[in-house]
Amino acid sequence: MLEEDMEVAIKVVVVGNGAVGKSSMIQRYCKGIFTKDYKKTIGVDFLERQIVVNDEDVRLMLWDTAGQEEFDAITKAYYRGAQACVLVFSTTDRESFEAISSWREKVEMEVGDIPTVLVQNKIDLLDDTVIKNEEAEGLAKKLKLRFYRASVKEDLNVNEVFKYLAEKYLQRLKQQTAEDPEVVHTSSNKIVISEGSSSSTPEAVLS
Ligand SMILES: Nc1nc2c(ncn2[C@@H]2O[C@H](COP(=O)(O)OP(=O)(O)OP(=O)(O)O)[C@@H](O)[C@H]2O)c(=O)[nH]1
Repeated sequence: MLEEDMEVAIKVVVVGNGAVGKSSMIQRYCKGIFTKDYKKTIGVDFLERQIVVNDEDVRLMLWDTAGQEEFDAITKAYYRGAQACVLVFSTTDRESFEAISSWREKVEMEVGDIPTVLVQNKIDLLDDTVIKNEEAEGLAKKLKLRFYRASVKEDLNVNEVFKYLAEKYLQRLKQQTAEDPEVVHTSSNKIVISEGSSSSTPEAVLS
């Protein structure tokens, strides 16, 4: 069991091609809003939300990375220390679907195997879909990932995505703690428990 006065902080990176809805997803989840405007993310951005999962306080720090290749060098540095990942593609953008495996590799290269989920966003636009259900499900199976269809616009399945990741992360953390109790204390940025810190700075993750 984790100590009662401790809070688990999880750094989550949200990745995928430009305009698939990464910023919108984070805004929806952390601020409860949706806007129609598209403002390209330059570099990275960061928001957080606190939730309770299995009676544990969990602070999710959501890192919004730019989907445009031109920012690759900057965004890669921000994958470091990530403890969970959301891979996003859009229902109306075939390229974003085809790019998923390479996004996963980019993240894996920096942080190895972390709890990851595959999300098909914009399912409110299903009439205009360019990806067959079987294809999306096939990809999830191939990559061995939990798959969610979501609409940030309609607020469908957004909470579920992050809840799943938090649960999965806690599960791994407990397993690792049981196997090696030292690991929590000697932790690098892979497993992090910060002691009730109210700091919202990114550095808190690396304490
Ligand atoms: N119809 C629909 N539109 C959405 C949905 N989610 C996001 N959008 C729209 O898609 C556009 C792009 O959304 P963003 O959140 O800016 O995309 P992004 O992935 O952060 O883009 P980059 O910053 O370039 O990487 C915006 O116009 C959003 O309003 C959704 O679920 N349904």
